[in-house]
Amino acid sequence: MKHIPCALTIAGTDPSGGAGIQADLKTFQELQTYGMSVVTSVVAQNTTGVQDVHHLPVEFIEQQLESVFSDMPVHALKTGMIANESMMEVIARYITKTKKEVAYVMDPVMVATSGDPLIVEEARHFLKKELLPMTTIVTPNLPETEFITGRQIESTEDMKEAAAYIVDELGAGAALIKGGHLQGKAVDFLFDGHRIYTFSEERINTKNTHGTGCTYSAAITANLSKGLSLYEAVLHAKNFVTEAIRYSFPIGSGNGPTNHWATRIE
Ligand SMILES: Nc1ncnc2c1ncn2[C@@H]1O[C@H](COP(=O)(O)OP(=O)(O)OP(=O)(O)O)[C@@H](O)[C@H]1O
Ligand SMILES: Cc1ncc(COP(=O)(O)O)c(N)n1
Repeated sequence: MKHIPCALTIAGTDPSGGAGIQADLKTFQELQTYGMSVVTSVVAQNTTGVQDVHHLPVEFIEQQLESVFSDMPVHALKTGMIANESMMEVIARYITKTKKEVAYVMDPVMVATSGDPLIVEEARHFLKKELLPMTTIVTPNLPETEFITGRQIESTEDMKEAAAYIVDELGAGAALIKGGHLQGKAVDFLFDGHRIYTFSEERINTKNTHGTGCTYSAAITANLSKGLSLYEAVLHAKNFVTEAIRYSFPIGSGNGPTNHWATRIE
């Protein structure tokens, strides 16, 4: 049988379809990857923000992980919103079992575009100490980079230094620092332990960026599940997310969602 790339997302949900598990599965499908999902929290949210959150019991998250890993091939996985430490502990156990043979992409989700917090304060430390060293690549935006490094990030030089620090000092496999929150070009820096790569695109003038971080990390995961190198996986994912922002939907009254080929009107 032909090799079918299989990708798993472990994250929270977005019933309005722009971020979280929903964005991840749409992205996996767009990139011809078989998508699977383990839900951590059910989030009542839309383009305007987060209205409510229901965290699933840790035992039930564990049961979902067991259902997937006991029966399905997983070629790459990503984590998004993991609200608390006990959820992180059980997820860490399953990732450890993969013995670094499965690419692990961490989107260190902390706060939604709307400003609503998505994980409890103490869990951020667990994420940094325990989960970060297990990653193939971590994809923080600027506020997340500031928390992870404890440094202020105000320039592209700061971003490059942060990427090196996250790999060399904190033990991540690679770090992709996203510059969506800077002014000027939309520039991201990847450090893979050897060298810095720059991914730069024109900034698109839109407020519809709900779910861009989720879409980007899901695209990297899909590309890694297909066996692409880290550099190629990020390069193609950057292109994918840029186009998804270019054709983003002006729907909802807040920050609208990104858009993909299947729903694009030229
Ligand atoms: N207006 C824009 N035009 C083009 N690219 C953008 C724009 N905004 C963000 N990007 C790019 O989108 C990707 C996501 O970056 P960003 O820093 O916004 O992540 P994030 O904050 O995790 O996303 P989110 O908005 O989902 O929270 C990066 O490649 C970034 O450079
Ligand atoms: C379940 C979930 N995960 C992640 C995000 C972050 O996405 P964004 O920052 O684009 O709102 C979100 N809003 N919801």
